[in-house]
Amino acid sequence: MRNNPRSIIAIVPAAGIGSRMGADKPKQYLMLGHQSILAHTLDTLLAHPEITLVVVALHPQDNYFHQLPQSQHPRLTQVAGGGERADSVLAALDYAHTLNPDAWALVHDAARPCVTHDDITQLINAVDIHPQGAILAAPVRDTMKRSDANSHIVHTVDRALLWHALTPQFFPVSVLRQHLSAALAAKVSITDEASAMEWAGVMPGLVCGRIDNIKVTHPDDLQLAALFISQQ
Ligand SMILES: Nc1ccn([C@@H]2O[C@H](COP(=O)(O)OP(=O)(O)OP(=O)(O)O)[C@@H](O)[C@H]2O)c(=O)n1
Ligand SMILES: C[C@](O)(CO)[C@H](O)COP(=O)(O)O
Repeated sequence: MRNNPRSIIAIVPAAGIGSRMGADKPKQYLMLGHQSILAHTLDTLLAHPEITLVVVALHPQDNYFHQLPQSQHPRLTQVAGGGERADSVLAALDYAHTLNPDAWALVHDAARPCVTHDDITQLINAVDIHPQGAILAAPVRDTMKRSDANSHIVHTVDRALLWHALTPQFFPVSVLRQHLSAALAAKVSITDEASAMEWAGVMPGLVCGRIDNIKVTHPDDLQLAALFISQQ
């Protein structure tokens, strides 16, 4: 039987500055075809039938978001993000918790505009077999090497059990909020939501997602993301 979450709140960390992109504005506001990266991401989440609300975490000095048509959407709320991605996610979780502590959080990077509804649905449905939560991920395809500090190969790592962590990542709001805030208080490095759950002893599920759900990180990624979006 489907363990159907009562309410699903999408949380979108969008408070980064895009230092690796090196553009004249934060990368989430760069154009991909007719609209910005963030606008694509928000449209996909807002149009998903199981997502009730989208909470977007913005840089406190953000001067771009109010220009997006999506900023006026009745099912979208903004909160101030923090210094690291995890701080931004926690700020949005705090807000979501005041609305509905029993909701589930679907945390998705603003910078992954190519995510599809099929992948989101697949992740939500995975709660049936992963009741503590799960993430989209992609199995490593290439031969993997471990190096020393001088870029010499030390050995070949078995790729069979290695995955790339993607987003969305799907967890109960109250549990994720508790583990994320405890991990941050303990000064643990948290690069995704699953890291906080793992730190607390939970073993989240891995759901095989599409490899075109890329994170736009470097300038080259823009063309690739534009191509993927044009093909969807
Ligand atoms: N303090 C931060 C840092 C990042 N993010 C968001 O987290 C996602 C993934 O982060 P990343 O790709 O690293 O984005 P940036 O931090 O903007 O990029 P860079 O690390 O190159 O500066 C992005 O949607 C970004 O906006 C955030 O909400 N708050
Ligand atoms: C959450 C994440 O997108 C998973 O791949 C990623 O960890 C966040 O960004 P970063 O490039 O690792 O800083």
